[in-house]
Amino acid sequence: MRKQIAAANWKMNLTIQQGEQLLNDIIAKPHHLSAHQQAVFAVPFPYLAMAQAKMAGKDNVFIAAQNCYTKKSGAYTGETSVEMLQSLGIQVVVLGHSERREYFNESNQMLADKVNIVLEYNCTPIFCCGEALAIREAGTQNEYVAIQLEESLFHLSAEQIQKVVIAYEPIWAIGTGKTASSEQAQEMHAHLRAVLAGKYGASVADNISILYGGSVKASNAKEIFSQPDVDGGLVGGASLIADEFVAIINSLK
Ligand SMILES: O=C[C@H](O)COP(=O)(O)O
Repeated sequence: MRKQIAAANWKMNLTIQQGEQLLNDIIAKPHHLSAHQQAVFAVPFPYLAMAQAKMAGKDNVFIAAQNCYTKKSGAYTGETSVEMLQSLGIQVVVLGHSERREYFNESNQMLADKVNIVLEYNCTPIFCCGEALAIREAGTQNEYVAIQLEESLFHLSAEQIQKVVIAYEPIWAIGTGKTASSEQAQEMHAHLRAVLAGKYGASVADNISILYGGSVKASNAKEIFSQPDVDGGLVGGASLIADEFVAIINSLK
């Protein structure tokens, strides 16, 4: 079975004290992760060591970075390399979130480089894709998202692509309270899997986890995650509330 993943994206929220308290609260609440399920916490860079230490030894729990740079090391003030992340024990990196694409001009080509370096260090990229409202209204979302995959991922081998987790996040549903319906999510996830199958074959595409992101919360997670091509979620706002995120973890199939 494909990995089913509940991934928290704290974005630029919380102090380290609040973040530590949130992790303590989540640990204290009953939740269960089977062998095919994972909980991931993408926390701000300054909190990675704290979060990594807090979750050390917990099965199927991973701390993730929200970004990394394309280069191995050098004179790139303010940037963070995958080697630095790895030296903290971090094995997962979120790449190409729509906020990074919009506010920091991350292009599909730059993301191809970031995917490459994350894989080079045997870490897992959670590669985000998704369309803006205008694209959805024009009805061209399928083509748009397929191009994001093609330009950032399709240079990978079949072996490499199976190490990538994809997160589909329609931008119009992020932080807006406007969730894609479970049918809309399933439709796009099935499309993404078909695009992957077209390039790599169905058995490879079947192995790739595709997460949904955009106003996932405790009250809608189970229905969204129950869709056959939805393998969990990348969660923003609701991941900052212990009860909400624990319920989301417990909604994984
Ligand atoms: O990375 C998470 C997504 O941007 C979703 O954020 P949200 O759950 O606040 O809508």
